[in-house]
Amino acid sequence: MSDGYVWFEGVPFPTKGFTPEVLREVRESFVFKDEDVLILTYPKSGTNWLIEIVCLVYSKGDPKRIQSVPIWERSPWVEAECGYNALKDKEGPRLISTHLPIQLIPKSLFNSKAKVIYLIRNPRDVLMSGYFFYGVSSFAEKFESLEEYFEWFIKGNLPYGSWFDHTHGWMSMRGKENFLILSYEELKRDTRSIIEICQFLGKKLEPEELNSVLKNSSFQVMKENKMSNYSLLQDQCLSKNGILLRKGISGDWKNYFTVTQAEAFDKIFQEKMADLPQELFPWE
Ligand SMILES: Nc1ncnc2c1ncn2[C@@H]1O[C@H](COP(=O)(O)OS(=O)(=O)O)[C@@H](OP(=O)(O)O)[C@H]1O
Repeated sequence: MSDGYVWFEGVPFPTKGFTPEVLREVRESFVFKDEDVLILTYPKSGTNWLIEIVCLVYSKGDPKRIQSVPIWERSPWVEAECGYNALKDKEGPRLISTHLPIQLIPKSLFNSKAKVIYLIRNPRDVLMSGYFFYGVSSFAEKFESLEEYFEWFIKGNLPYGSWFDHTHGWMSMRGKENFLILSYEELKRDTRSIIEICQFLGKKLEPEELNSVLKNSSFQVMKENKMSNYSLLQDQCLSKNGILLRKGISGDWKNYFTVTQAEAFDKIFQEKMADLPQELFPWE
């Protein structure tokens, strides 16, 4: 186990804002309500994009709230100390985010009807997104090169541990009525995923409202919205050049992986994920 993380039950967490005590309390004591909505992802999978979309679906495309309340307050991270404190006594339905692996999620989730939206992204793009993000963050262990970081990704020596374990764990929930699985790639491709989100949340939007959701959750609009682009937290968690909204595209990994890395990744992916249906991974 490396010193560059906070560890809880064998899973590494960022060194800022997380403690084993709070992580234990969250798992044992946080109570999900039936009317909560949980945004669930492995880091760098498009979490903030999904939060923005869900906020806009609830406001029927009206951007007032996304322009006035920071995204981390609209959907706090339950496992982070400040998120837990903000959420635990909050009245009414809550929008909640998490990157927790299934074994660390509050136990109450499994006895509630809270709606869970799980967003998956091609792990090769997750890897590259994390490479650029963690490389300039002040809360994750520093790596020397893409080669080293690639090894760490495969081993799970990164915040929240292994993508492969995380995905396996949560995919065991597929088919449950309150569990919607979406992919970053399909979300980029067309509007069908947004319609699925509306249906899942029981919200009916007019075409112009749907257009407004699309427009206001676009990469460009989010990048310019200081309530969504994390520029307000720049000093706390990123260096001068650190950005959350980097490129926002699918397949960027092809610009960075060597042929050897691409082949090695394919092999590992096939070995580790062979037991799951391939339609769960809708990227080429
Ligand atoms: N609106 C929109 N459209 C498309 N893509 C978007 C959007 N918003 C965020 N992103 C991209 O999501 C990546 C960051 O993922 P997360 O939000 O999960 O990051 S974090 O784990 O919460 O830090 C990161 O991906 P990369 O650009 O590949 O690094 C963001 O650019």
